Amino acid sequence: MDQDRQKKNAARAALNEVQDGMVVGLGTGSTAAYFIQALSNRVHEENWRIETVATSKESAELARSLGLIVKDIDEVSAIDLTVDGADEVDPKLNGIKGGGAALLFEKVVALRSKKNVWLIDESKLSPRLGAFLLPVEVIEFGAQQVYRTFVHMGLHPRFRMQNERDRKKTDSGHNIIDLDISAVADLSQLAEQLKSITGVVEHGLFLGICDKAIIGSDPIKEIERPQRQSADQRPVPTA
Ligand SMILES: O=C(CO)[C@H](O)[C@H](O)COP(=O)(O)O
Repeated sequence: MDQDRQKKNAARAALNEVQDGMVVGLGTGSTAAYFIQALSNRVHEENWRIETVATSKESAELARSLGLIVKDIDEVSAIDLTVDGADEVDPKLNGIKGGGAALLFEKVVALRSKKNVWLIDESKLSPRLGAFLLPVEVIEFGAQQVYRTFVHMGLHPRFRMQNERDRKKTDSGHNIIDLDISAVADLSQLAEQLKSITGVVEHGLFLGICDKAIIGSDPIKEIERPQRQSADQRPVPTA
């Protein structure tokens, strides 16, 4: 089954996770867009009272255009469920995200969600993370210096480009540097190292965050984390 069909299948299956009255986090990307469409259909068919929180301007606009209520993250007291796509997922449900440059808001929303479900097609499953380049969001000021640090770390950095001349800008106005982490043995250590570099805002390693992956193959497959971490057990910065 082609990738797009699998994305749509997974998006439909994710509706089983949603209940009337929930606050739902909306991911970013083509798969998340299929979910937003499916959710809007269900909300209108069933007359549900659902509020959503979006992880990008793009997803907020899509959701609003489809008649969903989109709140600012600081307007809600809790996020019951977030449904998002991913770029690469290992058997323990660790993943790489940020192919759509929305990793910062995606991680902020995910870490504040009671449950995180990722929708993927089979091609995104990988025995070990690193086939996909790791997106890292950096502030524009001194971005070239941070780039040099990544060169010294042997991570073969490259700036994500919007076009031939301009660097890609995230919704927060930051740059993205994509890193080759295929030779990195300890990803938790790398995650810590990246966070310790001044100028780095966030990275696309989502370790221990996803609770369930829905793979849109025929038949649909689901991988669940055996022990779910509740939102307040996750490694979030203290308020
Ligand atoms: O992390 C993301 C955006 O920052 C996306 O979830 C990821 O890139 C998957 O995208 P798609 O569903 O289009 O394959």
